[in-house]
Amino acid sequence: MVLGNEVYDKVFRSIDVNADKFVEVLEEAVAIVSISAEPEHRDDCVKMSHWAKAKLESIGATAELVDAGIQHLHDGTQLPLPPIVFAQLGKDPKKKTLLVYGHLDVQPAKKEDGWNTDPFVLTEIDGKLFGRGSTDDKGPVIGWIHAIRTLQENGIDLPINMKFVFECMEEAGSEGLDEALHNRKDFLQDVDFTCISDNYWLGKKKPCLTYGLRGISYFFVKVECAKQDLHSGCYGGSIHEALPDLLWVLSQLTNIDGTINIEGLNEMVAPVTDDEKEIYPKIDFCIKEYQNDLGAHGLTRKTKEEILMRRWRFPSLSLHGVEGAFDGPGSKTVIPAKVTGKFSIRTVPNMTPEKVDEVVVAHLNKLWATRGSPNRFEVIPQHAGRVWLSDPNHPNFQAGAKAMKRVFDVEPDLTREGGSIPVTLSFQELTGKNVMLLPIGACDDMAHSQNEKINRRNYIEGTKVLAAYLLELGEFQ
Ligand SMILES: C[C@H](N)C(=O)N[C@@H](Cc1c[nH]cn1)C(=O)O
Ligand SMILES: [Zn+2]
Ligand SMILES: [Zn+2]
Repeated sequence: MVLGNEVYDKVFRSIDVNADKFVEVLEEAVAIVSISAEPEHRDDCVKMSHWAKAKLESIGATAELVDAGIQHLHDGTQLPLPPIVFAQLGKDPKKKTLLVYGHLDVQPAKKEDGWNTDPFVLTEIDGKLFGRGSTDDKGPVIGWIHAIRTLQENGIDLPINMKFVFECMEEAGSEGLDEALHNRKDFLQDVDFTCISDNYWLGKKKPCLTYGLRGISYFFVKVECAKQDLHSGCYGGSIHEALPDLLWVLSQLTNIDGTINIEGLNEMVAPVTDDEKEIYPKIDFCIKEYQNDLGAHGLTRKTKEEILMRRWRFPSLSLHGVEGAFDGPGSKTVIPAKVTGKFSIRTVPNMTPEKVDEVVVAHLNKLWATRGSPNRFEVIPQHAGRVWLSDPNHPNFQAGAKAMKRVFDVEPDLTREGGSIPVTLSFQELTGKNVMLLPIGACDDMAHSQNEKINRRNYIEGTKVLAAYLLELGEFQ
């Protein structure tokens, strides 16, 4: 059924009228410290799953909390994973079914990391809503709820059935999710389209739709030199220290231009095709502005095409930190006994987690053998997420593009994303249907970083896009 413009206008007006209330709901969600990577916040993750279930029930969905199993931590402890929210709204056999996925967990954040405001108190400054999870991914998840509520409050029948999967472990590799989905194949059986709002626009003004994600393979490298930390004055010079060993290994994994120095890794990367090369020049992206916005001292490549390809379709390796090394203020004179380096590789077609683990472990062990250190050395693959590519010519993307045009009066760019959402390929494989990423946040939202925010405009106009997309999907019945 083709809906007139007046229906969309009514919905958009209603979202504007309720904007302050929508911000208050985001404030409530941000206040729940659902950091999935920190075991001490596991109860908050559970609380967040319950919170989302109640919100889904408030719009008439039937929701359940699905057990995700047990997490086995590296120190030997076991911890129940937070439950996954499965929900369903509408079961009309004449309608198509949309699956929406989002995550309720967040990255760690502390005020002393350099935040200007408390990360868990949503704070509005100059139209920016600062708070951990505001853009990644609590804002977009709540956007879906408000989009549906607005249609209901305006007496507009949802033209599709909806299913929801909201998890609380995405930022820690989506542990337990694939297994839960495999155990509940029936839940995904009748899904016709999937939409995920969990990434960001390429710029600050122009919206985009996203058809690709890099995968991720995360590693720990442990070096141990003694049974406990040592006084550097008493023992320095007499033993082989763990931290220089670790830094020596880590420093050799990449070149100055960001290419990866791991034997067998770059050979897995699919060659760039001529068709692909034609896509990049048309994309609206300015590398000068990109560099300025980041305050970066330089970029690894000179052209827009090369930089986009570095972000989207070549692998990258990032060092994240060293556990066990002294990192406080002041000058402590200690030799750390055990240090664990943490790094991840963003992967691209045709890299697979199994093959990446194999070549990384083999390369690091080979490198270590040339060091000549007597210390204990171990490489431990952690979680992995697979690469995903979709078909951007599918009607699902056409519905997304029409919705964005209605709200922003511009055709969205088609982009790939350098980040990872581990479950995306699983949804595509398990449903056999199209998956689309529909971001609402801007490129400068600083997800995972200090002062994460979502612009009030993106949050509210984004809610309109989600509502319009639901209506546009109804046209493909
Ligand atoms: C793109 C998405 N919003 C996101 O931030 N994903 C994370 C997923 C992840 C995997 N391991 C840890 N986090 C990311 O890309 O880092
Ligand atoms: Zn996310
Ligand atoms: Zn994230």
